[in-house]
Amino acid sequence: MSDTLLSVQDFSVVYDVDPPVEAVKNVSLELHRGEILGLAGESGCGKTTLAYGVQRLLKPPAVITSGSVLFHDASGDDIDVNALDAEEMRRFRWDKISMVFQGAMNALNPVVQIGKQLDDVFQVHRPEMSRKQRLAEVKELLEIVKVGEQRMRSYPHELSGGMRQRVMIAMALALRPQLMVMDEPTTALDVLVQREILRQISQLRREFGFSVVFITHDLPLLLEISDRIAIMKEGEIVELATSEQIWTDPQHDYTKKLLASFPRLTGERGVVVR
Ligand SMILES: Nc1ncnc2c1ncn2[C@@H]1O[C@H](COP(=O)(O)OP(=O)(O)OP(=O)(O)O)[C@@H](O)[C@H]1O
Repeated sequence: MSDTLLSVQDFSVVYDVDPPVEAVKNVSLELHRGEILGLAGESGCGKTTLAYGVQRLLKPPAVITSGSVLFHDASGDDIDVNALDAEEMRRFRWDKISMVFQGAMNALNPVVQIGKQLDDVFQVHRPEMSRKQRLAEVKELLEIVKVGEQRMRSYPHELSGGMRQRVMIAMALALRPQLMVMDEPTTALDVLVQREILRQISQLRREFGFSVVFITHDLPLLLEISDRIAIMKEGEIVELATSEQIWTDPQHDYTKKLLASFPRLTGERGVVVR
């Protein structure tokens, strides 16, 4: 099995408005299997467009103007993401990739118990599973994300924000994806809860071996959780290196500027959650 999970080559996205916005410009990168890759850069630099674009989740006026995306499946197959038709793409997204986005916890259905919402994921995507198997999986998932199976019959409003976000992570884990894309997944949570969830994500990927693309403008947080960090500026990746290198020996002026813009980085480095 190759060490690379995803190869992105010369990927560009333009928003076809007047005047056109070149949101992602000729980005190439390789995502390693099992790594957490942080995507950093200030608001509007193109992080979300890049992450959604490689999954072909963008809608008009977004246009992918160049590039290829290859997914090196655990089975050994190489999947050319651009060549998939709509149905194949839908299945690919559910089976191989999952997403946790900012405020995802508010996407839970307020009138359905959380155990049932998890159960629905299996019912739809794993119709061959028996009711008993589904129940066992739901309980296990709730344990894995430390919500606890006893909460299975809770409604979303009966849980804290942190717990609801964990339920969303359980949902993202359900089909055992090889890649999890997290777009500001903990931004709405207080710092302690955020740290606890990040620690868990880090442990889970070690246990299950999936890769994570973690998007945030919070560089200090990325330095703690990521194996490598890509720094984006105006649609381009200006630097991609290990967290250690970014922290101790940043090369690009923009990376230095970003690091300097976080005052808490001027002291000792925080507790590393990895
Ligand atoms: N639907 C759209 N139409 C036109 N321009 C857009 C659209 N969506 C995004 N853009 C522009 O594309 C650029 C990249 O936006 P994107 O949301 O990818 O950045 P980002 O780094 O994820 O920002 P944030 O951290 O604020 O989410 C920005 O200049 C933005 O204004």
